[in-house]
Amino acid sequence: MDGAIERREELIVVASAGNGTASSRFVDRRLRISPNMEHRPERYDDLTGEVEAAVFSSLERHLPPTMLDFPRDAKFQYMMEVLSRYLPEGERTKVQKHKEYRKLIIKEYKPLHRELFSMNPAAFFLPSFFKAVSDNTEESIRSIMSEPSPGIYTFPMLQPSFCQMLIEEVEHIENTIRSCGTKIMKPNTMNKYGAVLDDFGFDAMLTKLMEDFLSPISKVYYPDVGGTALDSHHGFVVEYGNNRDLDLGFHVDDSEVTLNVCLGKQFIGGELFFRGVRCDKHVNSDTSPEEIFDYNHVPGQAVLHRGRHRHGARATTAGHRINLLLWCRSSTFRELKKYQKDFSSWCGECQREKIERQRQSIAATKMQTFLRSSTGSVI
Ligand SMILES: O=C(O)CCC(=O)C(=O)O
Ligand SMILES: [Fe+2]
Repeated sequence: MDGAIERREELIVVASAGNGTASSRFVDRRLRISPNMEHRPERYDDLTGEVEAAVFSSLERHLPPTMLDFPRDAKFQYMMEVLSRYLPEGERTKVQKHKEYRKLIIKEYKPLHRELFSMNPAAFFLPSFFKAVSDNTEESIRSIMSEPSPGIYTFPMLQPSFCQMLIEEVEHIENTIRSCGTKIMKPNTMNKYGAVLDDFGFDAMLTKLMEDFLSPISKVYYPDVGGTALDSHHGFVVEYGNNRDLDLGFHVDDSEVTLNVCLGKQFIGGELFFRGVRCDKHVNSDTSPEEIFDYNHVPGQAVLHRGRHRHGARATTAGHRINLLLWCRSSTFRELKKYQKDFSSWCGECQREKIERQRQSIAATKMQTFLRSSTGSVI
């Protein structure tokens, strides 16, 4: 069917780390050999990128004493500069390029709809969604959800006016970057068209979206993949149609929980196809018939699924489709996962193997019991 699965990774994101001016303010920029154990480092687990959050918290104790009380963004920026010297050449270039890109955005980009940048639930969300999440009970959340296939939830979410404004903002972003004679950075390694919203100042709004609106839902539906401990995100839009991407290959997301909402415009095609949840080891294993599910995008309607739920998007054969994606991650879940081998609570293949082991063990016990009763001897 869809060929080998590709694990998607977004381009390195240092977007939430400030504007890169911090380091020039320091006179003594040398790290200290001995850590200052009295200093309580900040938490960095909400920041996404190549380097683990714990590295920043440890390194912070080695900062020059004058820097210890600097704002977190300034410390992060400085540490990122230090660490980038140790990255392989390719990574260093990526970090540098991204820094320049961010500087350009800060200089040239003037938002069209400023009201999009701070969370305004009544203006962004449909009343049914807003109420269900504000009531914050399992019952209220379940009342607006459909589960057309196990682990995939769909629900009406966004106001048409919000979708329209966000589409206009994305067009404005594209025009701004184009007029600077440069290109928008790809939202991830597979989609070529769209933009990383976090790069354009949406970081705080999307953090609120995740914390206040998606976490309550993920706690109910995805506790097994870190849904109770989401702590960072990658937010972007993808675009399909003429002169853009047509379809999207079979893949898993670099997320624990993915929110995918269609913003519009008008289009034909673009259906999502799902093929069961898999851990790293089983990502290319066969699909069983009950795992096959296709979903038609509807503007304003959200789909929520585990990042490890294998999926892709069929060709958008006419019109223009724009979707908002929020890949939500949990650093705790990722850390714990390193020490685990069995993911039968969410991986379809681990589950199948476990059931098979149990079946064999029951069959062996039955055989022993039978032999014991028919021979009268202890085996
Ligand atoms: O085009 C779509 O709706 C799917 C996008 C997607 O799966 C992704 O960006 O991870
Ligand atoms: Fe995806």
